[in-house]
Amino acid sequence: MSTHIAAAPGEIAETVLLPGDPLRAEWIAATYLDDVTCYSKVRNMLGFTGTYQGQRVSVQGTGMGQPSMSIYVHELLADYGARTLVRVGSCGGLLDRVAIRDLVIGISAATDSSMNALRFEGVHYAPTADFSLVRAYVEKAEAAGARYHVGQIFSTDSFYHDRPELRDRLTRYGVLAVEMEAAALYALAAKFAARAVAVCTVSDNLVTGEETSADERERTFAEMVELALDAVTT
Ligand SMILES: O=P(O)(O)O[C@H]1O[C@H](CO)[C@@H](O)[C@H]1O
Ligand SMILES: O=c1cc[nH]c(=O)[nH]1
Repeated sequence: MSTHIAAAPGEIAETVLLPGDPLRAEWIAATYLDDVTCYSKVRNMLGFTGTYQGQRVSVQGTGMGQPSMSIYVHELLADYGARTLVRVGSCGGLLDRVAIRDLVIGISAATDSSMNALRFEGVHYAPTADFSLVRAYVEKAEAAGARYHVGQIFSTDSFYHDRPELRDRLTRYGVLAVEMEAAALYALAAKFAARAVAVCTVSDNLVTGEETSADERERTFAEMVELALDAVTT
C-alpha cells in the first residue's frame, strides 16, 4: 500500500476516474463497472477497480481542493503506475451561457493556489489538459448531443471567497467555471508524463444564481461519467 491508498500492487488500473466525493466514486463503480473490488477505504476516501466494456478502470475519490487531490493523484502516479486520469467533478458556472447541467471541459486551469507557484518558483506555469483526452471527450459529447463548453477554468483554494471582484474579473475574461482541483492535477500529470483532463458538470451558476437539485445533479453526473468512460475505453 502507499501512504494513503490501501491497494496492493496491480490492484489499480492505468485509467482512473477522479471524483472529489468518495460516495460519487462508489456510485460510479456500482452503476457502471463490472467485477468491482474496493481496493481502499483509508480515511473513507474510497477507491474501486472494475471493468467497463471489458477494459479495466479504477475510480478514486480525491476529496476537495488541490492539497487533498494531490496526495491521491501523486500516489496513483508514483506508486501505482496510473497513466490516464479523468477528473469527474462539479463546478460553478462563471458565464451566463455556462448553464446548470452543462458540461465544462477544462483545457487549461488558472489558480489562486500556491501549489504550482511554489513548484515553478516564479514562472507562471499554464496548467493544461492532455489534448488527446480533450478531443476524445469532445467527440463523445458531440455524438451524444450533450451541452458542453471547452475552455479555461479556475481552480480556487477558497470555496467561500473573500474577493468576489476576482470572480467578476475572471467572468469578464471569459473563464468558464470555478472548481478546486484541475490546476494541480494537470501539473502532476505533466510531472509524471501521464495524461489528465478535468470535466465538470455545472451544479450552480454564480452569475445567475441558478442551482441544480440533488436529484438533477445525480442525473447530470451520469452523463458526464458515461461520456468519460466511453472516451477512455475506445
Ligand atoms: O464535486 P467535486 O468533484 O468535489 O468538485 C467540486 O466540489 C467541491 C466543492 O463543493 C470541490 O471539490 C470542487 O472542485
Ligand atoms: O468549486 C465549486 C464547485 C461547484 N460550485 C462552485 O461554485 N464551486
